[in-house]
Amino acid sequence: MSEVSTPALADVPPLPWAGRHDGDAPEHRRWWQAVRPVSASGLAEAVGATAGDGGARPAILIGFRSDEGVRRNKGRVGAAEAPSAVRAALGPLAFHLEREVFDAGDVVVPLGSEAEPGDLEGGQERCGALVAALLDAGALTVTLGGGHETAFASYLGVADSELAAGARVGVLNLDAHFDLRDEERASSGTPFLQMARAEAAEGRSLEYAVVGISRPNNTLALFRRADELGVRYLLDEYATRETAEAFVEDFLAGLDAVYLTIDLDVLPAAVAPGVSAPAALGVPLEVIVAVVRRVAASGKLVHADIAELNPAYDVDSRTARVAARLVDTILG
Ligand SMILES: N=CN[C@@H](CCC(=O)O)C(=O)O
Ligand SMILES: [Mn+2]
Ligand SMILES: [Mn+2]
Repeated sequence: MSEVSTPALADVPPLPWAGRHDGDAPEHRRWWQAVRPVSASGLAEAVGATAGDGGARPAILIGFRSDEGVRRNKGRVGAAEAPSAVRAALGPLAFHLEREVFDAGDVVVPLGSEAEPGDLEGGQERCGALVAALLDAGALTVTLGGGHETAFASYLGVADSELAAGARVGVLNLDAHFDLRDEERASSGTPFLQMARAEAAEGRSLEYAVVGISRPNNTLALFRRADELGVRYLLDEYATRETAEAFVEDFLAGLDAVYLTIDLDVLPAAVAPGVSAPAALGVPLEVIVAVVRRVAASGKLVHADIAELNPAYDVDSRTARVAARLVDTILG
């Protein structure tokens, strides 16, 4: 287990959590009482003390406050507010997990403009360095996005960590979109092509699978690129619990480790209205939960993220509640 290096710090330290208080005894415990906000200086020590003690790996939440990628992709911005919305939805939930959970705070990407783009790339590198350091310290890391540009930050972290060395690592995306756009600048629509190119530069090919692809929301050019890259995908209209679980099992069978990324627009718009691009059809939440549970139970999950929540378009925190439920499932 290595030390968390000094450069791997969040930009903003974690705030205290809040929620309903039924008492201080263990049977009353909710997320807000269980999560330990840890400032950068205490992170290495806190994770090191709980990792490797024979129990489940400690989990660390990292916020990635970014919608610069969404802006560049012509979407509706607001996802930078998502990490605090997910924490607010998680706080009151009953805590049944058998692992320690820490909050490391947020990496912040400034929102720019066409004339002066924000430094998304710098934020992705800072977040990636933080994820890599925490993975190497023995944690299960979960990044709360952010637009889906969060995924490239996650990739940088996983690819730079010790556990990627020599291992067959795959990326499982739950998403209505391939996000394989070929653009001059990185955005929320480009992360998986960026990953494919980074892997190719290392003489490897990206193991990438997507559950929930919407045919009308991806052009023929994107389907062709997916085919060229050997991407496996399951269309939203065929994603039942049975087909999705079989698809995921098959993908996991060829891997040593998996990074799971959830773009909330994979869900029906009624379930997840608070996203940049709501889905007309979407994959039922029950199916997504079943898939997440499978991945979590596989023992191969090394890192996860949840992206594209936009609180400005949410209805009664519906999407934030779904995101919170999925984080609970990932760690459960
Ligand atoms: N993050 C990706 N978003 C989708 C947006 C599609 C749309 O706006 O309709 C994409 O680029 O394909
Ligand atoms: Mn996406
Ligand atoms: Mn999407």
